[in-house]
Amino acid sequence: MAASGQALTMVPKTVQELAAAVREPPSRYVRPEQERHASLLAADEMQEPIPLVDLSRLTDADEANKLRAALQTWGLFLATNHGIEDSLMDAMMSASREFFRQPIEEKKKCSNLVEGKPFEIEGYGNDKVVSQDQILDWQDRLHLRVEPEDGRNFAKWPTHPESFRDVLHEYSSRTKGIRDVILRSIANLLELNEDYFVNQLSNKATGFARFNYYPPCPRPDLVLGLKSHSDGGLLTILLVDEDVGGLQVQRDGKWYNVRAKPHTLVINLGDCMEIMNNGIFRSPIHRVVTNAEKERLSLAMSYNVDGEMVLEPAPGLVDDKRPSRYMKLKNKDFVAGLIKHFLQGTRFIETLKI
Ligand SMILES: O=C(O)CCC(=O)C(=O)O
Ligand SMILES: [Fe+2]
Repeated sequence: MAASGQALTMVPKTVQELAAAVREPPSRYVRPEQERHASLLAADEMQEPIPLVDLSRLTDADEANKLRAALQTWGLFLATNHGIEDSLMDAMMSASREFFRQPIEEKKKCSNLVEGKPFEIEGYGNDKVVSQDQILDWQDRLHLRVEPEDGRNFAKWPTHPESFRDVLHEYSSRTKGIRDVILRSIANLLELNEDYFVNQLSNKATGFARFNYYPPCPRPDLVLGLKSHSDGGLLTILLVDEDVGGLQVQRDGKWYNVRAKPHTLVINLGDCMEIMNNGIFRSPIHRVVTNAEKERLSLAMSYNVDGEMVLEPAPGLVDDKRPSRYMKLKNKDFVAGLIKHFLQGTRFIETLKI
């Protein structure tokens, strides 16, 4: 009895239910004093905007240089002319919104937490709770594997709205194409064989769609929608809410708001890419602040190599002057370490630096 009682207290409600019920966020959501010292909401004034890169012109030296500058300064950029029609982006956003607007009971049909079964990485819910002092994020999410296609677990894919599966299938086939365009440009910038990164992707390479839903929060000064982190994989292609901001990126210890223009994508590098390019382009630290009045939605498509692959810098980027800056390890061990650290609010990649 005691054990199951304890297990229950480890399992939070959805944040959507909490947001409807409380005026003050429970203490498990409140960030520590030292993190709130400089208000969570106060962002620094940007000297220059985050670059907008035209993906259809990356073979032009000017545009490629803009991409290089963006990766060197921010690790992140906005992408336009990416080839996804506005109508498909809008359809993806409205299908996500419709999913989250359903009653909790409907959404729980896709739950990542089925009674009596271990926590699953895929499905609807929140992070796994591993300790009572873990600080929780003000968000619910739906996390689905989209790549490899034969690894999709349709038991977790919503059936409402009816269009959801087809729209996600179409949207993810397009973001996969964008992944490859960007990987080739980065390889060119680093003077590697253009296909170097694309060739690291076996038919088991993974892609996940993470639909983030941030309910309004009564105390945005105390709580984060998504804690400070860097993404684990090669790169992330992010579609953000047009109406509600919240994403912030860190540069030289300061936080800056990332505002995307309508129908642009926000693209950022992940830790595996940082390792594979030997630290020349870093994966940016970012977080999401909450909003007192409005809900917010985003969709992060994150792409990675397969679990058995050994992560190490490209041989062309290692020499006597620039030896490897990271310890070698298998991607599946990296992912395990990343999740453990993420839940505690730390970064695994920091422990791998030589
Ligand atoms: O909601 C956002 O804008 C960012 C989401 C994010 O960083 C993530 O899902 O890893
Ligand atoms: Fe992220």
